[in-house]
Amino acid sequence: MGKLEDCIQWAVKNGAIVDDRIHFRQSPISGISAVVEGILASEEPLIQIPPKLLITNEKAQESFQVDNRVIDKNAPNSLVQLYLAKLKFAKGMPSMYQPYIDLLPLKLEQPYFWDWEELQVIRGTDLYLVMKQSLPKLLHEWISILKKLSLKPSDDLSQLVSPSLDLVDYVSKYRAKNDEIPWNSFAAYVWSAGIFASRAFPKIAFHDQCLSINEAFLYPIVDFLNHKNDAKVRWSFQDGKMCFISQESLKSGEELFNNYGDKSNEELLLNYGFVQDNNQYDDARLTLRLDSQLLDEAEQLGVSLSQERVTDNSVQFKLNNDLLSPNLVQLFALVHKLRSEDGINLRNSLVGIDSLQSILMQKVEFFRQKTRMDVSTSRKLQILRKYFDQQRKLFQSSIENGQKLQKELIKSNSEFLTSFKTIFKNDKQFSNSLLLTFGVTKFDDLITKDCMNQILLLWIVRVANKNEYAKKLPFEVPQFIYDTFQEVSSTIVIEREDVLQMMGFYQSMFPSLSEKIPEIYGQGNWRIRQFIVADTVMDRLVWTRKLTQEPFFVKKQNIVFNKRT
Ligand SMILES: C[S@@+](CC[C@H](N)C(=O)[O-])C[C@H]1O[C@@H](n2cnc3c(N)ncnc32)[C@H](O)[C@@H]1O
Repeated sequence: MGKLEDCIQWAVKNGAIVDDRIHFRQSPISGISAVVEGILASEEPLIQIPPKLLITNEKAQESFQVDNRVIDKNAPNSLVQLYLAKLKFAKGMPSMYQPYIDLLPLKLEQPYFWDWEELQVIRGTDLYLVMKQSLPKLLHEWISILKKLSLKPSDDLSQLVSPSLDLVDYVSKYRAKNDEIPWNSFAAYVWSAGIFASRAFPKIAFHDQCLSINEAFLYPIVDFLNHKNDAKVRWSFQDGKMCFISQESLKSGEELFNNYGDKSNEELLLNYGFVQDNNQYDDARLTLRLDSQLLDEAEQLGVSLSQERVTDNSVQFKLNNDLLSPNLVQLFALVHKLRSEDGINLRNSLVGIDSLQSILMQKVEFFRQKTRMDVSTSRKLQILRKYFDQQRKLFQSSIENGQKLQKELIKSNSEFLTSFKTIFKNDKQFSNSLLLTFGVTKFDDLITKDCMNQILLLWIVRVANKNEYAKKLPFEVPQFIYDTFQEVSSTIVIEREDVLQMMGFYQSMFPSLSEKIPEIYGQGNWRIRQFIVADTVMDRLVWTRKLTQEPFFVKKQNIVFNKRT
C-alpha cells in the first residue's frame, strides 16, 4: 500500500469520515488531488476530521510542555511550526501523525525552496524582494520561540543574524549542502513555515477564540485538495468534527477543489508555488521612490496615500485591470506641477499621465524580456514565465487605461485646449513663412525636422505682438496665451545665463527674418527678451502629447479626479 492510502486509512481509523465518492490520487508531477466518482450535488460534509488529528498550537504546547504565553501574538504560528519541524525532522520521534507527516513533501514548490540556479531568474524582481524581506521576520520569530523554550539552534546564530547575509541564499545553500536537516535548524523552520503557508487553515474559521486572526492549524486529508478560484466551499464544525463541504455540482471524473481565497498570482506563487491563468484577483505592484516632501504635500492636497505610503519616501500602488487609481494619477500630476501652479490642473495631469505611461512601458518591457527565457527544462520556470506574462499584461492594460483616461480628459476639457496643429492650419500667413527658414510645408514636418520648439517660440512672440500688426490677425488667438505672456513678461527676472542660452537660436533667425518677412517678423517687438519670456510661457502652457507629438496650449484649469474620471 502506498503512503497516500496509509494516510487515509490512518485518518479513518482515528475517526475521520471520507465520502465514498471522493478518491485521492497522487502523481509525481502534480502531487495529491481528489476526484469525484459518481455525482456530488448536496451540501453534505464530504470530509470530516476529528480534532485529535489536527496539528494545532494546543498540541504543540502539550509536546513542549508550555502554555500559550510563550506565543507571540504577532507570530501566532511560531510554536506550532517549530513543533511541525520537530515532527518531520527529529530523529526517533515517531508520533501519532506519522502517516500524515510522511506524506508532507520535503521539496516544496514555493520560490523559497528553489535551487540556487532557479533563484537567479527572479533576482531583481519584486518576488525576490518580498522573500528577502520576509525571511528576516521568520528568523526573528524562530530565534525568539527557541529562546522562550530554552532550546539551542543548530545553526551558528552570529552568522545568521549578520545584516549582510542574504537569507534566501543561505537557506538554499544550506539545503543543498545537508542531506539531513536537523529539526532545530533555520532551514527546518523555513520548511515548516512553507508547509503552513501552503496548507494550513485559519483557526478563526472554526473557533471564536484565537490568539490572532492569523493563527492556523494543519487539517490532514482536507489539505490534499487543490485550489480553484471561486470554488464554492464551506468549512464548519459539526457533530464534533471539522467538516469540509463543497457547494459545487460535480460529475464523475471531475476534481474536487478547495478554495484558498481570492489571491493574486504573486501571493499564490510565494505561498503555494503555482499561479492561476486569467486570475481575476491578480494584481501588479508599482513601487515609486519620491521626495518625502512631495508625498507630504500630496497628502495635504487631498491625495489619499494612507494605503500606499510604505515608507517616508516611497509609495506602492496596486494595479489591476480596472481604471487607474485616481491617487496615482494625481500623484503624477503633482510630480509635474510647476512652481507657478497651485495644485492639480489639466496641464500637469496630462503631463503626469504621459510620464506614468513611460514608467509602465518600462515595466512591460522588463516583463517581456523575462518571458523570453528558455523554460523547456523546468516546470518551475514555466510557472514563473506565466507569472511574468500575467504581470506584463497587467502593466499593458494599465497603459491602455491611462490612454483612455487621457483621451477622456482631452475630450471633456476641449474648451481649455488649443491644438497647435489647428493653429498651424488657421494661421496661414505664419505657416507659409516657415517654408523659407525651416523648409516646412506641412505640420508633420515640424516633428520630422525637429524644429517644433523653435516654431512655437516664434508663434508665441507673434501672439504677444498681435496688437502691433497693421492688419488684425485672421483668426481668434486664445486670450489665455496672450495674458500668460503679459503676466510672465511683467514678473520675469532675466539672468545672463538665459540670454546666453537663447542667443544661438535668436541670432540664427534675426535680423534676417525681419528683413525677409517684415509683415510678420518686422512689426512689434522681436527682441531677444521676448523669446526668453516665450520660453517660460511654453513651459507653463504647452503640453506635447506623447502619443502623437502634437503640442497643445493648455489653459490653467484645476480639475478633480474621482473614481469614475
Ligand atoms: C494544500 S496543498 C494541496 C495538495 C497538494 N497537491 C499535495 O500534493 O499535497 C497545496 C499545494 O498544492 C499545489 N496546488 C494546489 N492547487 C493547485 C493548482 N490549482 N494548480 C497547481 N498546483 C496546485 C501547490 O503545490 C500547493 O502548494
